[in-house]
Amino acid sequence: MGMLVDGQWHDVWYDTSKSGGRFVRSVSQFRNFVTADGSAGPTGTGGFAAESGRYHLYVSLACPWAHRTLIFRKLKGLEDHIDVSVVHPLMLENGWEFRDEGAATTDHLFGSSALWQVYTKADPTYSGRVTVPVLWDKKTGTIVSNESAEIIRMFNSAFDDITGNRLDFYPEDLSADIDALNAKIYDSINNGVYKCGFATTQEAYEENFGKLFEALDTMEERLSANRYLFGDRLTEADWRFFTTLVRFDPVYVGHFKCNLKRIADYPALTRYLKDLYNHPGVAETVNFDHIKRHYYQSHKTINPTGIVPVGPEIDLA
Ligand SMILES: N[C@@H](CCC(=O)N[C@@H](CS)C(=O)NCC(=O)O)C(=O)O
Repeated sequence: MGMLVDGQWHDVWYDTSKSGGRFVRSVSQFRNFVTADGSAGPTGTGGFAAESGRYHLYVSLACPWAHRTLIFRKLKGLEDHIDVSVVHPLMLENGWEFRDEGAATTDHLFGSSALWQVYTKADPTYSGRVTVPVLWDKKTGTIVSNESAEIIRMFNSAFDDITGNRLDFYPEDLSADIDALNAKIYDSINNGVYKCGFATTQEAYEENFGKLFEALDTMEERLSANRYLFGDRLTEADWRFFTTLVRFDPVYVGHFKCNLKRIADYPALTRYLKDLYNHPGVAETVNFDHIKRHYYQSHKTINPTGIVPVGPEIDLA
Protein backbone atom coordinates (compact mmCIF):
# COMPACT_ATOMS: atom_id res chain seq x y z
CA MET A 1 0.00 0.00 0.00
CA GLY A 2 1.27 3.48 -0.72
CA MET A 3 0.85 6.57 -2.82
CA LEU A 4 2.60 8.94 -5.20
CA VAL A 5 3.83 12.34 -4.04
CA ASP A 6 5.09 14.53 -6.91
CA GLY A 7 5.63 11.43 -8.99
CA GLN A 8 7.63 9.61 -6.28
CA TRP A 9 6.31 6.38 -4.74
CA HIS A 10 5.93 6.30 -0.94
CA ASP A 11 4.90 3.23 1.04
CA VAL A 12 2.26 4.54 3.48
CA TRP A 13 -1.03 3.18 4.89
CA TYR A 14 -4.26 5.24 5.10
CA ASP A 15 -3.96 8.08 7.59
CA THR A 16 -7.06 8.11 9.82
CA SER A 17 -5.45 10.21 12.57
CA LYS A 18 -7.03 13.47 11.43
CA SER A 19 -10.55 12.07 10.97
CA GLY A 20 -11.26 10.47 14.35
CA GLY A 21 -10.33 6.99 13.15
CA ARG A 22 -12.60 7.31 10.11
CA PHE A 23 -11.56 6.09 6.66
CA VAL A 24 -12.06 8.83 4.07
CA ARG A 25 -11.82 7.70 0.43
CA SER A 26 -9.97 10.17 -1.76
CA VAL A 27 -11.49 11.60 -4.91
CA SER A 28 -10.36 10.25 -8.29
CA GLN A 29 -8.29 12.76 -10.27
CA PHE A 30 -8.52 11.70 -13.93
CA ARG A 31 -12.05 12.57 -14.99
CA ASN A 32 -12.29 12.73 -18.77
CA PHE A 33 -14.95 10.92 -20.77
CA VAL A 34 -14.84 8.76 -23.86
CA THR A 35 -17.79 9.88 -25.99
CA ALA A 36 -19.11 8.68 -29.34
CA ASP A 37 -17.78 11.73 -31.20
CA GLY A 38 -14.94 12.84 -28.93
CA SER A 39 -16.80 15.85 -27.53
CA ALA A 40 -16.18 16.62 -23.86
CA GLY A 41 -18.24 14.75 -21.26
CA PRO A 42 -19.71 16.10 -18.01
CA THR A 43 -16.19 16.67 -16.62
CA GLY A 44 -12.67 16.93 -18.03
CA THR A 45 -11.59 17.66 -21.58
CA GLY A 46 -12.72 16.30 -24.95
CA GLY A 47 -10.65 14.45 -27.52
CA PHE A 48 -11.46 10.90 -26.44
CA ALA A 49 -13.61 9.48 -29.21
CA ALA A 50 -14.88 5.90 -29.02
CA GLU A 51 -12.70 3.75 -31.29
CA SER A 52 -12.13 0.03 -31.34
CA GLY A 53 -8.72 -0.93 -29.87
CA ARG A 54 -7.86 2.58 -28.72
CA TYR A 55 -8.42 2.15 -24.98
CA HIS A 56 -6.94 -0.21 -22.41
CA LEU A 57 -8.43 -1.09 -19.04
CA TYR A 58 -6.36 -1.83 -15.94
CA VAL A 59 -8.27 -3.76 -13.28
CA SER A 60 -7.97 -5.85 -10.17
CA LEU A 61 -10.33 -8.82 -10.02
CA ALA A 62 -10.47 -8.30 -6.24
CA CYS A 63 -11.66 -4.71 -6.35
CA PRO A 64 -15.40 -4.01 -6.30
CA TRP A 65 -14.97 -0.72 -8.18
CA ALA A 66 -12.90 -2.26 -10.96
CA HIS A 67 -15.34 -5.18 -11.06
CA ARG A 68 -18.11 -2.81 -12.19
CA THR A 69 -16.11 -1.90 -15.28
CA LEU A 70 -15.44 -5.56 -16.15
CA ILE A 71 -19.14 -6.33 -15.90
CA PHE A 72 -20.01 -3.44 -18.24
CA ARG A 73 -17.25 -4.44 -20.66
CA LYS A 74 -18.78 -7.91 -20.78
CA LEU A 75 -22.48 -6.96 -20.95
CA LYS A 76 -21.92 -4.22 -23.52
CA GLY A 77 -19.94 -6.48 -25.86
CA LEU A 78 -16.70 -4.51 -25.49
CA GLU A 79 -14.26 -7.38 -25.01
CA ASP A 80 -12.99 -7.25 -28.58
CA HIS A 81 -12.68 -3.47 -28.46
CA ILE A 82 -11.08 -2.73 -25.08
CA ASP A 83 -8.25 -4.96 -23.90
CA VAL A 84 -7.37 -5.52 -20.25
CA SER A 85 -4.41 -5.97 -17.91
CA VAL A 86 -5.11 -7.57 -14.52
CA VAL A 87 -2.99 -6.70 -11.48
CA HIS A 88 -1.79 -9.30 -8.98
CA PRO A 89 -4.17 -9.76 -6.02
CA LEU A 90 -1.60 -8.75 -3.39
CA MET A 91 -1.25 -5.03 -2.89
CA LEU A 92 1.79 -4.51 -0.67
CA GLU A 93 4.70 -2.04 -0.43
CA ASN A 94 4.69 -1.29 -4.18
CA GLY A 95 0.92 -1.00 -4.39
CA TRP A 96 -0.73 -2.87 -7.27
CA GLU A 97 1.81 -4.95 -9.20
CA PHE A 98 1.85 -6.92 -12.44
CA ARG A 99 2.85 -10.57 -12.53
CA ASP A 100 1.99 -13.23 -15.06
CA GLU A 101 0.48 -15.65 -12.57
CA GLY A 102 -2.90 -17.35 -12.82
CA ALA A 103 -5.56 -14.80 -13.67
CA ALA A 104 -3.10 -11.91 -13.11
CA THR A 105 -1.22 -10.60 -16.14
CA THR A 106 1.74 -8.49 -17.12
CA ASP A 107 1.14 -4.85 -18.03
CA HIS A 108 0.23 -5.58 -21.65
CA LEU A 109 0.97 -2.02 -22.77
CA PHE A 110 4.25 -1.10 -21.11
CA GLY A 111 5.52 -4.12 -19.21
CA SER A 112 5.59 -2.02 -16.00
CA SER A 113 6.19 -3.83 -12.75
CA ALA A 114 3.72 -1.69 -10.77
CA LEU A 115 0.63 0.37 -11.57
CA TRP A 116 2.13 3.59 -10.19
CA GLN A 117 4.43 3.62 -13.22
CA VAL A 118 1.36 3.88 -15.46
CA TYR A 119 0.15 6.86 -13.43
CA THR A 120 3.48 8.66 -13.77
CA LYS A 121 3.46 8.05 -17.54
CA ALA A 122 0.20 10.03 -17.63
CA ASP A 123 1.43 12.67 -15.20
CA PRO A 124 5.10 12.62 -14.06
CA THR A 125 4.23 14.83 -11.06
CA TYR A 126 1.05 13.00 -9.99
CA SER A 127 0.28 13.11 -6.28
CA GLY A 128 -2.36 10.82 -4.84
CA ARG A 129 -3.44 7.24 -4.52
CA VAL A 130 -2.82 4.76 -7.27
CA THR A 131 -6.13 3.00 -7.70
CA VAL A 132 -7.85 0.60 -10.08
CA PRO A 133 -9.69 0.79 -12.39
CA VAL A 134 -7.74 2.90 -14.88
CA LEU A 135 -8.86 3.56 -18.46
CA TRP A 136 -5.82 4.35 -20.61
CA ASP A 137 -5.83 6.04 -24.03
CA LYS A 138 -3.16 4.55 -26.32
CA LYS A 139 -3.56 7.37 -28.83
CA THR A 140 -2.76 10.34 -26.60
CA GLY A 141 -0.77 8.31 -24.06
CA THR A 142 -2.68 9.29 -20.97
CA ILE A 143 -5.27 8.19 -18.44
CA VAL A 144 -8.81 9.03 -19.53
CA SER A 145 -10.36 8.21 -16.17
CA ASN A 146 -9.67 6.42 -12.91
CA GLU A 147 -13.25 6.70 -11.66
CA SER A 148 -15.29 3.52 -12.05
CA ALA A 149 -18.66 5.26 -11.73
CA GLU A 150 -17.81 7.29 -14.82
CA ILE A 151 -16.08 4.51 -16.77
CA ILE A 152 -19.27 2.41 -16.60
CA ARG A 153 -21.29 5.36 -17.94
CA MET A 154 -18.92 5.58 -20.91
CA PHE A 155 -19.14 1.84 -21.52
CA ASN A 156 -22.92 2.01 -21.26
CA SER A 157 -23.34 4.18 -24.34
CA ALA A 158 -20.21 5.66 -25.98
CA PHE A 159 -19.34 2.56 -28.05
CA ASP A 160 -22.89 1.64 -29.12
CA ASP A 161 -22.35 2.54 -32.79
CA ILE A 162 -19.25 0.34 -32.88
CA THR A 163 -20.73 -2.69 -31.12
CA GLY A 164 -24.38 -2.34 -32.10
CA ASN A 165 -25.13 -3.26 -28.47
CA ARG A 166 -27.80 -0.83 -27.29
CA LEU A 167 -28.55 -2.26 -23.86
CA ASP A 168 -29.08 0.71 -21.59
CA PHE A 169 -28.37 0.38 -17.88
CA TYR A 170 -28.84 4.10 -17.25
CA PRO A 171 -32.11 4.95 -19.01
CA GLU A 172 -33.03 8.60 -19.16
CA ASP A 173 -36.40 8.24 -17.39
CA LEU A 174 -34.78 6.56 -14.37
CA SER A 175 -31.52 8.51 -14.28
CA ALA A 176 -32.41 10.81 -11.37
CA ASP A 177 -33.74 7.89 -9.31
CA ILE A 178 -30.69 5.78 -10.14
CA ASP A 179 -28.37 8.62 -9.08
CA ALA A 180 -30.23 9.03 -5.79
CA LEU A 181 -30.19 5.31 -4.99
CA ASN A 182 -26.53 4.97 -6.04
CA ALA A 183 -25.61 7.72 -3.60
CA LYS A 184 -27.31 5.92 -0.70
CA ILE A 185 -25.89 2.52 -1.58
CA TYR A 186 -22.43 4.00 -2.12
CA ASP A 187 -22.25 5.77 1.19
CA SER A 188 -23.72 3.14 3.47
CA ILE A 189 -22.96 -0.11 1.65
CA ASN A 190 -20.29 -0.01 -1.13
CA ASN A 191 -18.05 2.32 0.81
CA GLY A 192 -19.79 1.48 4.10
CA VAL A 193 -18.06 -1.88 4.40
CA TYR A 194 -14.68 -0.15 3.93
CA LYS A 195 -15.58 2.45 6.55
CA CYS A 196 -16.25 -0.41 9.00
CA GLY A 197 -13.14 -2.35 8.02
CA PHE A 198 -10.67 0.53 7.92
CA ALA A 199 -11.99 2.31 11.03
CA THR A 200 -9.34 2.69 13.70
CA THR A 201 -11.63 3.69 16.55
CA GLN A 202 -14.52 1.70 18.04
CA GLU A 203 -16.80 4.68 17.61
CA ALA A 204 -16.10 5.10 13.88
CA TYR A 205 -16.60 1.37 13.33
CA GLU A 206 -19.90 1.19 15.21
CA GLU A 207 -21.33 4.29 13.56
CA ASN A 208 -20.77 2.80 10.09
CA PHE A 209 -21.77 -0.71 11.14
CA GLY A 210 -25.20 0.57 12.21
CA LYS A 211 -25.72 2.46 8.95
CA LEU A 212 -24.61 -0.51 6.86
CA PHE A 213 -27.10 -2.97 8.32
CA GLU A 214 -29.91 -0.45 8.34
CA ALA A 215 -29.30 0.06 4.63
CA LEU A 216 -29.14 -3.69 3.96
CA ASP A 217 -32.47 -4.13 5.77
CA THR A 218 -34.00 -1.46 3.51
CA MET A 219 -32.65 -3.21 0.42
CA GLU A 220 -33.98 -6.55 1.67
CA GLU A 221 -37.43 -5.03 1.91
CA ARG A 222 -37.19 -3.40 -1.51
CA LEU A 223 -36.06 -6.63 -3.15
CA SER A 224 -38.73 -8.72 -1.44
CA ALA A 225 -41.23 -7.03 -3.73
CA ASN A 226 -39.05 -6.46 -6.81
CA ARG A 227 -36.78 -8.60 -8.95
CA TYR A 228 -34.26 -5.77 -9.36
CA LEU A 229 -33.82 -2.45 -7.56
CA PHE A 230 -36.08 -0.82 -10.16
CA GLY A 231 -38.70 -3.52 -10.59
CA ASP A 232 -38.09 -5.64 -13.65
CA ARG A 233 -35.59 -3.19 -15.15
CA LEU A 234 -31.96 -4.15 -14.67
CA THR A 235 -29.90 -0.98 -14.23
CA GLU A 236 -26.49 0.32 -13.33
CA ALA A 237 -27.61 0.53 -9.69
CA ASP A 238 -27.93 -3.27 -9.58
CA TRP A 239 -24.43 -3.87 -10.89
CA ARG A 240 -22.96 -1.36 -8.46
CA PHE A 241 -24.73 -3.11 -5.58
CA PHE A 242 -23.81 -6.59 -6.86
CA THR A 243 -20.03 -6.15 -6.63
CA THR A 244 -20.32 -5.46 -2.89
CA LEU A 245 -22.90 -8.20 -2.26
CA VAL A 246 -20.80 -10.90 -3.89
CA ARG A 247 -17.81 -10.02 -1.66
CA PHE A 248 -19.86 -9.72 1.52
CA ASP A 249 -19.97 -13.25 2.94
CA PRO A 250 -16.51 -14.37 1.78
CA VAL A 251 -14.69 -11.20 2.92
CA TYR A 252 -16.57 -8.34 4.54
CA VAL A 253 -18.26 -10.42 7.27
CA GLY A 254 -14.91 -11.58 8.63
CA HIS A 255 -12.17 -9.27 7.42
CA PHE A 256 -14.12 -5.99 7.74
CA LYS A 257 -16.11 -7.15 10.82
CA CYS A 258 -19.48 -6.60 9.09
CA ASN A 259 -20.94 -9.50 10.99
CA LEU A 260 -24.41 -8.66 12.28
CA LYS A 261 -25.81 -10.83 9.50
CA ARG A 262 -24.52 -12.54 6.39
CA ILE A 263 -26.15 -12.03 2.98
CA ALA A 264 -27.09 -15.72 3.33
CA ASP A 265 -29.34 -14.66 6.24
CA TYR A 266 -31.34 -12.31 4.01
CA PRO A 267 -33.70 -14.33 1.75
CA ALA A 268 -34.41 -11.60 -0.79
CA LEU A 269 -30.80 -10.42 -1.03
CA THR A 270 -29.69 -14.02 -1.49
CA ARG A 271 -32.20 -14.60 -4.28
CA TYR A 272 -31.14 -11.32 -5.92
CA LEU A 273 -27.41 -12.04 -5.59
CA LYS A 274 -27.88 -15.43 -7.28
CA ASP A 275 -30.02 -13.88 -9.99
CA LEU A 276 -27.33 -11.34 -10.87
CA TYR A 277 -24.47 -13.83 -10.54
CA ASN A 278 -26.22 -16.13 -13.02
CA HIS A 279 -26.92 -13.37 -15.51
CA PRO A 280 -25.14 -14.49 -18.71
CA GLY A 281 -21.43 -13.57 -18.65
CA VAL A 282 -21.32 -12.25 -15.09
CA ALA A 283 -19.98 -15.31 -13.24
CA GLU A 284 -16.89 -15.17 -15.49
CA THR A 285 -16.07 -11.75 -14.05
CA VAL A 286 -16.05 -13.04 -10.44
CA ASN A 287 -12.79 -14.47 -9.10
CA PHE A 288 -13.15 -15.55 -5.48
CA ASP A 289 -9.49 -16.53 -5.23
CA HIS A 290 -8.30 -13.00 -6.06
CA ILE A 291 -11.05 -11.49 -3.91
CA LYS A 292 -10.12 -13.45 -0.79
CA ARG A 293 -6.35 -13.31 -1.21
CA HIS A 294 -6.35 -9.59 -1.89
CA TYR A 295 -8.16 -8.51 1.23
CA TYR A 296 -6.80 -11.03 3.71
CA GLN A 297 -3.20 -10.81 2.51
CA SER A 298 -2.84 -7.12 1.60
CA HIS A 299 -4.20 -5.42 4.69
CA LYS A 300 -1.50 -6.33 7.19
CA THR A 301 -2.75 -3.84 9.78
CA ILE A 302 -6.04 -5.77 9.90
CA ASN A 303 -4.78 -9.33 9.36
CA PRO A 304 -1.05 -9.47 10.17
CA THR A 305 -0.69 -13.24 9.63
CA GLY A 306 -2.11 -13.04 6.12
CA ILE A 307 -4.04 -16.24 6.71
CA VAL A 308 -6.94 -16.59 4.29
CA PRO A 309 -9.97 -18.30 5.81
CA VAL A 310 -10.99 -21.46 3.97
CA GLY A 311 -14.73 -20.87 4.31
CA PRO A 312 -17.46 -20.01 3.95
CA GLU A 313 -18.91 -22.39 1.40
CA ILE A 314 -20.34 -20.22 -1.36
CA ASP A 315 -22.85 -21.67 -3.80
CA LEU A 316 -24.37 -19.07 -6.07
CA ALA A 317 -25.22 -21.34 -8.95
N1 LIG B 1 -13.37 6.03 -6.67
C1 LIG B 1 -12.57 5.00 -7.20
C2 LIG B 1 -12.07 4.10 -6.10
C3 LIG B 1 -11.20 3.00 -6.58
C4 LIG B 1 -10.42 2.34 -5.43
O1 LIG B 1 -10.38 2.85 -4.30
N2 LIG B 1 -9.81 1.18 -5.71
C5 LIG B 1 -9.02 0.49 -4.70
C6 LIG B 1 -9.09 -1.02 -4.84
S1 LIG B 1 -10.59 -1.72 -4.29
C7 LIG B 1 -7.55 0.82 -4.85
O2 LIG B 1 -7.02 0.72 -5.95
N3 LIG B 1 -6.92 1.21 -3.74
C8 LIG B 1 -5.51 1.51 -3.72
C9 LIG B 1 -5.21 2.61 -2.74
O3 LIG B 1 -6.12 3.17 -2.13
O4 LIG B 1 -4.03 2.91 -2.57
C10 LIG B 1 -13.39 4.25 -8.22
O5 LIG B 1 -14.53 3.89 -7.94
O6 LIG B 1 -12.89 4.04 -9.32
